[in-house]
Amino acid sequence: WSLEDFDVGRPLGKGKFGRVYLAREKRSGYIVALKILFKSELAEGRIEKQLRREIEIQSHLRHPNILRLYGYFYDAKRVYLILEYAGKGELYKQLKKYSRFTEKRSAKYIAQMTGALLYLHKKHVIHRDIKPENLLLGVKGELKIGDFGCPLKPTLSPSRTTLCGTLDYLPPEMVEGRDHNEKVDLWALGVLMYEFLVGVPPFEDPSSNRATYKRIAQVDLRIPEFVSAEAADLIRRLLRHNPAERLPLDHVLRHPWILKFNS
Ligand SMILES: CC(C)CCNC(=O)Cn1cc(-c2ccc3c(-c4nc5ccccc5[nH]4)n[nH]c3c2)cn1
Repeated sequence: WSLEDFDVGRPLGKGKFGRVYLAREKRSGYIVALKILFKSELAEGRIEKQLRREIEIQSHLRHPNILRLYGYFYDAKRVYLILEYAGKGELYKQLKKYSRFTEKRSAKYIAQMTGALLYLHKKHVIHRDIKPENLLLGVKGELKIGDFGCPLKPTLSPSRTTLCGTLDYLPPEMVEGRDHNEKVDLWALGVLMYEFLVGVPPFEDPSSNRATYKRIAQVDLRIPEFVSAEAADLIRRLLRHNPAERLPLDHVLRHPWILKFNS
């Protein structure tokens, strides 16, 4: 592939590094999202080898709820990623617009997210960076994990959003700098579910990061009255301090709250 193969259209948004454009492959007319990264940026971020690894992982993934990476190419100054175009854009913009989702809509998204995580875990890929900002919506409104994994271990840098993963989605074991495994994605699924239903993440403490860390480590969870008992039950089964006690993904798919809206 080369840039000449594409008609490049409007910017779609800014990814972590680089910008994404609507583009059409000239021969087929196929619409894609073309992400353009500057090698200079990558070099200073020392992430070119992470990028290569992410590209390696993502190019082998095929799942309806994981955004496809169709291919990539580069020229003297830039790297180009040919990504699937998600027809309904960024999920977090919907969340901001509606401030919170209905239980029906949340249950559909959580079921789709669970399916994608089951697929990833079977391939021994830990996502590590689940949050609304990384989720896109396909043309039929289906959820698509848009960003890939978190190449670097989330450094607990003081800023709200570490280089990888926002603070809000970190599980206790990561906040406490202990070892972690794929069960970090179960915790993040619980945080995501809470944020869909309530509109804000469960342990957010606008006063300081330290306060947020504390709330995470103590699992200081308060679920508002308007959240149904079944939904609250699933949230509590995922947001467990002990990773081994978190509800496994196949059990999430069989939870009454999920079955109620995904029959
Ligand atoms: C392989 C590895 C390096 C990671 C690959 N993933 C990324 O680079 C993460 N990423 C995905 C995007 C992205 C952003 C927006 C879109 C869109 C999209 N569709 C839209 C519809 C309406 C309004 C905005 C839209 N953005 N489709 N596909 C996208 C893909 C940006 N960064």
